Amino acid sequence: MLTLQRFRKKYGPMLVLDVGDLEIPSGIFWVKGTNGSGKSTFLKALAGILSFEGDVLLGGKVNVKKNPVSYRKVVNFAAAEPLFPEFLTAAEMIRLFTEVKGVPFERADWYAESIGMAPYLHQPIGSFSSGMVKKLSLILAFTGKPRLILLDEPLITLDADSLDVLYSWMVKAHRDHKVSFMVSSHQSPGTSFLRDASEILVENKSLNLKHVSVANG
Ligand SMILES: Nc1ncnc2c1ncn2[C@@H]1O[C@H](COP(=O)(O)OP(=O)(O)OP(=O)(O)O)[C@@H](O)[C@H]1O
Repeated sequence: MLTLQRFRKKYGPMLVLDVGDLEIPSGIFWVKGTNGSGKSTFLKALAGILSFEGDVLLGGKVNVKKNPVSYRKVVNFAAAEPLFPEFLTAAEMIRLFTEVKGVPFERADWYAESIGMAPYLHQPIGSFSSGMVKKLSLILAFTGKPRLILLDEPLITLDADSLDVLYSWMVKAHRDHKVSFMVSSHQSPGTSFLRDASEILVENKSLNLKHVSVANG
């Protein structure tokens, strides 16, 4: 699904990731690692919003640097601490996003209804609680026709019911549309929905891929 070539990331002189060449197959990946290991850096680089050395290709063809528009149409990202213009309503933000991506708005309505955001769609984002901002970022991440969804710490600030909704969206998108996921979190999913999840451990500036079996319940 993703090909990393000579992938390295430095902040000034500080080398944070030195991955080299790596093939990451399709699937659902839990991105793990200690504080400061580079999980957010990795996801932001894959999202095309952070510069890095080397190349990243989706499906062996679409290069984040050489084909940025095509790449971003199919790779969606939700930040750990999303920031949106406070004066826009959630509906206006979704409209902006769908117009830029060239995808229909209607599907976003379904996601909003599903996660309990429908009553707030026409309120300004500045009036939202942190959980509501998080839900908006997740709705945007699932909107369109993504092939890869990158979720940075999606579990924080979500209540238990919303977590189950998010897990069900992931399972459905993966099953019905073969969408792959990379999800950074310090928690394990704790659900049998995601028993096929694998793990990417960010450690010693490198990435270690392994399959994990998720406990039932
Ligand atoms: N904008 C930046 N400028 C300089 N250094 C940065 C910047 N962003 C991150 N870093 C550094 O890069 C390293 C990796 O940070 P990153 O945020 O990717 O870690 P993380 O694994 O997501 O951490 P956490 O689990 O605490 O969220 C850390 O040493 C951090 O201090």
